[in-house]
Amino acid sequence: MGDFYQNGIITTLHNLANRPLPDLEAELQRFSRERPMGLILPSLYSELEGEALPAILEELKPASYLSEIVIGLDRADESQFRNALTFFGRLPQRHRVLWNEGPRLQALDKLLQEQDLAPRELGKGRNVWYCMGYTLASNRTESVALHDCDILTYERSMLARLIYPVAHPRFNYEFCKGYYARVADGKINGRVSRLLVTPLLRALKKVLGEMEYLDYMDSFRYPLAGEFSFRRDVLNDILIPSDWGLEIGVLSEMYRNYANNRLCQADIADVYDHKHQDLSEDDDQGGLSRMSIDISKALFRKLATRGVTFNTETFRSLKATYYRIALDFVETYHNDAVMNGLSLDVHGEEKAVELFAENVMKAGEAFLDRPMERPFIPSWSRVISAVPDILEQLHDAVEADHEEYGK
Ligand SMILES: O=C(O)[C@H](O)COP(=O)(O)O
Repeated sequence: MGDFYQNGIITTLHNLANRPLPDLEAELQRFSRERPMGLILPSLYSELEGEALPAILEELKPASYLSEIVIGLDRADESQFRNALTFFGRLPQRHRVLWNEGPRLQALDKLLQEQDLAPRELGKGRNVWYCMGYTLASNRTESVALHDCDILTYERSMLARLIYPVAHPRFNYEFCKGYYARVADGKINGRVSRLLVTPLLRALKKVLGEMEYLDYMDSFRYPLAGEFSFRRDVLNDILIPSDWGLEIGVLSEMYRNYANNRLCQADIADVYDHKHQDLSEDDDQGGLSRMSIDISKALFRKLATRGVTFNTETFRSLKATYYRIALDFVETYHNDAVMNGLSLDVHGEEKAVELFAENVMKAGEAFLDRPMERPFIPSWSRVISAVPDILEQLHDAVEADHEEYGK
């Protein structure tokens, strides 16, 4: 059990009593009459064959308060899509699988491309964006949660705690972000969150001076958590980055579009473990290295939209400031690990910090070289104004895919 500290400018909803799940779910069931609930699962076909997703589905089966589950399926050919329909067919809730690479959704994507409205890159951001569009099109839910499909320690209570703040009819939250401690197998994980995001935010405050936006970002206990929930109207206007800046981009958008008392974070799990990626030091194209570049760029771009000007000197001093702060954090986490009888590879952590420091600079240079790069997928309201029947088309395409391949 944790503390009850309110340490940021948004509300933190803690786990103070380990409330039994049946209690929580009975309430959700009642809430669902006023606010029907949905779940979005962005997935890769390979995850259907992994360890995490089959167990997630088993856990989800009894969640009868959910009216709809929308699954975005990436990297699947026709026979894999057929398998996916059978695989997800075990869910008792109404569900739809978006076959993103299928001919119908590809044709829709092409139509949007012709008007420069389609996502420019493949990836989770694009997948989530189409699932959000389908959720709007299907119009069955009022409160929607979203989580990753690689969670190895998934329990249904995570979903209940994640969706509760936006499902309670007397709560006014538009958005809730999940948090937890990423500790597994005797190790403290969450390298990018701990060693890049928090120290970079602190360094930005030092270099640029205090800004409420930076305090806001720093209020999130796990800024990179892929678990969030929102009210339906959020889906219309949100601008989603298509790269690894997704989580940072979503938080920034919520700050821009809503008052702080409409936003919260909730403690959703005691333990959390997922698939770990390599650092990929020699290759900026993948792993945590690419992630750190995308995230840093996302932060710089957001600051630019708040009137901050950057030049090479700013990035140099930011890199140096970040580096010192991040090294202090390595010591902090090391001591925290020792006191808890956990292990922390100090050399590995410092190597990560060195790589991230280089990448802060690279991200800065990339930002200065291409300040006008459009990293966002247009909002659904813009797409609807350009192609008024797009949601019907998306809805019909998904139905037709289910009809044709689900037999
Ligand atoms: O959340 C993070 O920091 C990244 O996803 C990396 O996480 P890991 O260190 O747990 O693999």
